[in-house]
Amino acid sequence: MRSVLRQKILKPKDVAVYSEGVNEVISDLIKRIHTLRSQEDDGETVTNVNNLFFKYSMEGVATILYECRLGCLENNVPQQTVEYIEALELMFSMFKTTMYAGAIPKWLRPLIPKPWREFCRSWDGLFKFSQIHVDNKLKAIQSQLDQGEEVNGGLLTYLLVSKELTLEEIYANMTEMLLAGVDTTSFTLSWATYLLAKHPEIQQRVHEEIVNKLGKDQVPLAHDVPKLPLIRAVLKETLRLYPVLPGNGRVTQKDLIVGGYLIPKGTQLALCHYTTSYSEENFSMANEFRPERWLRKDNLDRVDNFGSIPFGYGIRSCIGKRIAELEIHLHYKKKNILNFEIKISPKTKPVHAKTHGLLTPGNSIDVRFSDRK
Ligand code: HEM
Repeated sequence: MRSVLRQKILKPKDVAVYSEGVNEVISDLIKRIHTLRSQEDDGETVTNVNNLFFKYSMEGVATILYECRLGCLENNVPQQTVEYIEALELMFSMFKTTMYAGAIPKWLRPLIPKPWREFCRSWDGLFKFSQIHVDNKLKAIQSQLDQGEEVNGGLLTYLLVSKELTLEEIYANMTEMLLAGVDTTSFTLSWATYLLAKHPEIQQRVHEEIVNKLGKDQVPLAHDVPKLPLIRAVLKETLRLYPVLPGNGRVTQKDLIVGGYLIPKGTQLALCHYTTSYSEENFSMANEFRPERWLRKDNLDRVDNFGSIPFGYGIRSCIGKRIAELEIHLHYKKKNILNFEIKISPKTKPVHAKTHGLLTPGNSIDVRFSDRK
């Protein structure tokens, strides 16, 4: 099932076709920043920037997955979308508290019914959300076909027309991708914003890279990304310091010998890439935010690529990696978020990471978006 999806979104060029849609969402993000900061006394601050990035990520991923806009970033969010966002936020928070319910043995469920009931309710809500959008697309395709029109579109259109997956499988995969694609991207954007605000000299260099490498007023597209190595390095370094999924796991499929130890087939292994990300063996000056280490200038900047694997590795690695990269890379381009000078608001206390499944900012990140001179 995964292979059908992978072949459509595995490589940067596969997702490049979504650049224009993502750029429209970025324009709305910028408008939203203008609106939010104008409501503050200093005319610059956006409080709890993660709320904003949550809506951006949700709108971005919906544009790609469902090929439609939800209106998350509008001043007056459509009522139906408000309900979706509330339902989704509730689902996400309930999912976090009930994610262990799956481990409750069947015989115990009638005795302690609440966790299992809420677990099912949260998933039902998520499925319903996806189902509405998949069904809408299906109806639109059907009406195009009825009128003898040619059907073109993105991922969902392809899945519905090609019939390589059943409708049930499409509902399930769209649900899972939406769940996996919103918080992960928004937390990463929040951390990256925090780090750039804390390191104005790096922010200035990223801005200069954009101004020097992209023509004036150019609308950035995915094929511009390779010209901007520092932006890619900022994302890698952000995910090294704050990997949204700080750990991962695998069950060995055969006997393995690692470092002289025998690990028998069927052993459950827990991998903590948060720890390897901070190991001096893998990264010199590991506690510091140094995006340039990924540009491989000299020995000091040597990196161990397996020391930081924020998207996982191998056959079950993150299927949405290229989508997340597109959403994050493009939002830094000229005429986008770095049209502002990003500064930490005095209201923001030092932000430490906390984990409840995902690695999240421990308190609100309030950011000042000043006009760049
Ligand atoms: C910065 C953003 C993101 C990060 C850091 C991230 C990280 C991860 C990680 C670590 C895994 C587990 C990989 C493994 O076990 O090897 C994963 C799986 C997954 N991710 Fe992401 N992810 C991000 C964004 C997204 C987006 C935008 C989507 C969808 C549009 C997505 C969809 C998925 C799915 C469906 C899986 C399960 C893959 C499978 O089991 O085959 N992710 N992600």
